[in-house]
Amino acid sequence: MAPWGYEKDNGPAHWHKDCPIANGKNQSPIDLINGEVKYDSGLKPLTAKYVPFSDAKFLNNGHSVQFQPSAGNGSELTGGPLAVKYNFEQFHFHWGNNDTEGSEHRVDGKMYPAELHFVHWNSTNPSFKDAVGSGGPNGLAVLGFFLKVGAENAALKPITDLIPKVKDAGTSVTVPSNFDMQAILPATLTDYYTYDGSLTTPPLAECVKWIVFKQPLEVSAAQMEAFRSVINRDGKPMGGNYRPPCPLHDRAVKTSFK
Ligand SMILES: NS(=O)(=O)c1cccc(F)c1F
Ligand SMILES: [Zn+2]
Repeated sequence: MAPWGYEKDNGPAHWHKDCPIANGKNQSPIDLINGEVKYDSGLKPLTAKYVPFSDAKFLNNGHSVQFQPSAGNGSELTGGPLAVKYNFEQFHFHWGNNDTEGSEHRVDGKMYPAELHFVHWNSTNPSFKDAVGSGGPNGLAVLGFFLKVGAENAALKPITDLIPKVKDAGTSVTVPSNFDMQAILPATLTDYYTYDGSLTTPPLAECVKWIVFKQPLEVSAAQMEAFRSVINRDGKPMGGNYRPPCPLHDRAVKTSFK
């Protein structure tokens, strides 16, 4: 099989051949159906403490554009449904070719134009890779933020301004050390959905505590167009790099809000 992607010949319907867990019972993303979620008053806000990275890259890996530090620097996530501290690993995006599609998670069937994932790994593991393979839903904690078109996102502008430099698959650029990742996050990380799931790309490991925020972030139309100019490994627009929703099976989706 050609390397996995999102085209007709290598897209989500093919992934099960290399990753049989694709048909597992804890797959992501899902459709977050408000009539079926359950409020949990024990779900407190998340706390993200992000320290500016001195040497991080912004890269086009052929299926997303990704902010990737060369090493950890003490940036971490705690609180909410998490029992321990999680180390920041990377953030990346999923988006569509028009404003009616692009997000991975959906809310009552509605897709947003894009979705931003902050990936963290359980610090009781020696590395990110070990956390992915650690078995069970506590290996990774991924924060999901929906993006909708509106005002320019000043915190994301240093990143979206770099997109033209990573237009082609396999290219990367150094991110200025004064990039303030913390500024991307809302001041308080309170209202979210949380459930046990998987990576949404191969290897699709069922190792993720998903935390998807109810309130979308805004980006400008120009910032959305920047994403839509990115090219994938086949020289086609990367837009559409989202997996459709997977069956919930007997999982519960909890909310920190009523
Ligand atoms: N789309 S995703 O957030 O599930 C994801 C994708 C690749 C590697 C990861 F660690 C990861 F979390
Ligand atoms: Zn993702």
